Amino acid sequence: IRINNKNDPVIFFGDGPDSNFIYYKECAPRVTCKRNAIYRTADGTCNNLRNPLWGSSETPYIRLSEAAYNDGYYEVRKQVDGSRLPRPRQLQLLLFLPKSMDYLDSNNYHLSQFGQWANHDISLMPPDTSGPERCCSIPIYEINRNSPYQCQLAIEIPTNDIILSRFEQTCMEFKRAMTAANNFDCPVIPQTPKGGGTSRKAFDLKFIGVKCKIKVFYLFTGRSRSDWCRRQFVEGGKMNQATSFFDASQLYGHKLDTAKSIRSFDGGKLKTDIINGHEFCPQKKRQGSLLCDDRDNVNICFEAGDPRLNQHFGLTAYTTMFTRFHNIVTNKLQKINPEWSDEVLYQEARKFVGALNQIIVYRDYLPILLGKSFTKRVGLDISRNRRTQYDPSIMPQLTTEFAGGAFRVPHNTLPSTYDYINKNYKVVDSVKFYQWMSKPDPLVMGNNFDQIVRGMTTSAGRLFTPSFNFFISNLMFHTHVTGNEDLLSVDIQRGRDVGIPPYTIVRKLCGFPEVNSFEDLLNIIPNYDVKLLKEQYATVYDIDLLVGALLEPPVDGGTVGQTAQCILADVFYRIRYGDRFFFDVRFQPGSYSLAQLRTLRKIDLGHVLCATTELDEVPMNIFKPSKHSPMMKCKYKLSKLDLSAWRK
Ligand code: HEM
Ligand SMILES: [Ca+2]
Repeated sequence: IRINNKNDPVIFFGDGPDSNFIYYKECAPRVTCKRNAIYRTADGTCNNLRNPLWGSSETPYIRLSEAAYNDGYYEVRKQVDGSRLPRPRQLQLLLFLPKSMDYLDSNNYHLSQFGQWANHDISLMPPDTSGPERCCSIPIYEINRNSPYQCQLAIEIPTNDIILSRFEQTCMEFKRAMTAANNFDCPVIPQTPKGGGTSRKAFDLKFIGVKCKIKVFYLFTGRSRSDWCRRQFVEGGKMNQATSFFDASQLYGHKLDTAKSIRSFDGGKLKTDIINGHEFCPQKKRQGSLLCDDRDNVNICFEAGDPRLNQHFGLTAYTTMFTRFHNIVTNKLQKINPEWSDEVLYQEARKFVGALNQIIVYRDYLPILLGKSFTKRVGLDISRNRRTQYDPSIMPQLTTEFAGGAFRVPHNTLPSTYDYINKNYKVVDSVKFYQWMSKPDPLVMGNNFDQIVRGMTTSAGRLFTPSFNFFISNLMFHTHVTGNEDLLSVDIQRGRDVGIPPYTIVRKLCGFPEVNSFEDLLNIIPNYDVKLLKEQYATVYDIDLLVGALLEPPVDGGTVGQTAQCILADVFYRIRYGDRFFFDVRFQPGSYSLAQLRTLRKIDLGHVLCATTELDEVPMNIFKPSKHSPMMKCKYKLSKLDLSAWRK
């Protein structure tokens, strides 16, 4: 793997992008493209005209480095000395939970909420639900290699767990991630007969064996046959169900059938339900929804492009606001161009909302996440003078290191409580958000919606620390039948599930000085944490990526450490420069005019809040709480939302 830039690793060229070769060659659906289409397809196909599936939904995450598995392709890795890795919950209890105090950040709640919103646009790594409904119905000490494979990584809770032992909980739900083999009938990686068992190896050997006899495969890749064949074992990807472009597919759907199911087919609008006089996403039927139907007392459950929208009300509020915003844009466009059909209005508004999301990500969000000067240096900023140059050779897919590891670092900024703040800026109520997970009921009552959004806007968020908040660390999904979960334990376990290489390997890949002993870590991570790491891991080479990345101090002007910065920058680069429809790319069918770009660049998240809620002012710098930014009147902001540049 070659790194593009001497000091700032940004994009990795080399082996990573052509992994999953078999998937694209053998298993992926065939698509034909309209070369001069002016709008994106719903599922992201045909963005790259040479490789129409690149970046589309239901294609595998790529890897920057070989997967780290004990058997090379599936079993969780062991430590260098052959022992089991430390239990995720134990790492949480010893290294992170003692630091789970909340400190006030100089950013507001929108920084983290927009982060999750943006993540849901590009990444959906679903669990494999084809096995038992609840893995913890099997006693944790009886789970072994013969148990259903989906459940083999259920998380053990130590009996001396100071929090969860109070609930007499010894097991935390965890299902292995969906794979191409098991869920998409593609033998890229081992296939298991339903119900588990150990025959996966035999199947895989047969498949790979046949392929490896065909000369053209290894000649084509330019590697030695044995090397190529070995890599095919380990690189079978986990499926990304989202389109990896920033195209607002969390709002519109990652596939055409979802997209159609939430359109009203009238004036380009998305379907909505009016509840208590306000416009919300359409209500979903209870049965079959991803998150709402596991409890009894849920009255409200919405539907939108991405199935996770009901996870907690901050996210539901975002989906609601962008749905309302889409419909506002269609209204404006219809006034300007009364002759436009439903289809044109829908597509133009969708394109507009997608472009706006890209602008918010690259202009406003990334500088805070990765540091302002860094984003500029590596070409991730938005500049009036320099348009994005599309490069069809860049693979616009997320990496496993990103989705299974580095982009989970911002989970450390999730707030514990939400304030309801009224028009007079009085806190009228405050709730712990875990109490309302998968239950967006409070959003629709009285003035709650506006009060919650006002609270997210004016209050300070949670400061970056090497810990997740107490509630998400112990009581996530508290009210669900599945029992309490700990997001950090799940995240650490997920890294192992998807075969993320250890922290030291990823650091090396990023071009940082090699770490070969715990002493070498002392330059990077505080002494007391290094001491704890040494007590938990057999060698320095065993540390999980997320554990190391969380313990690193934030980079200059950013809110993640340097290893996360490196992995994140690579992906944000890929899905921008590898996106033919990126909003400011020139000379493509449907590229925006200069006047349209000028309008778009005047808009930020604040306009969306102003247009879709009853807030009458928002911070000038939308990611800052009112204490750190002057406020600006919505009346003024909305006057800038003038779409006359769209007049045909
Ligand atoms: C209150 C807010 C949030 C909650 C409750 C939450 C919860 C979760 C949960 C339960 C998962 C699935 C874990 C697994 O089974 O592997 C997940 C995945 C993930 N989260 Fe969050 N999260 C939140 C905010 C964020 C934010 C702010 C970011 C990043 C800026 C983020 C990034 C991710 C990523 C990258 C994944 C994995 C890949 C995927 O499926 O997209 N999340 N989160
Ligand atoms: Ca997308």
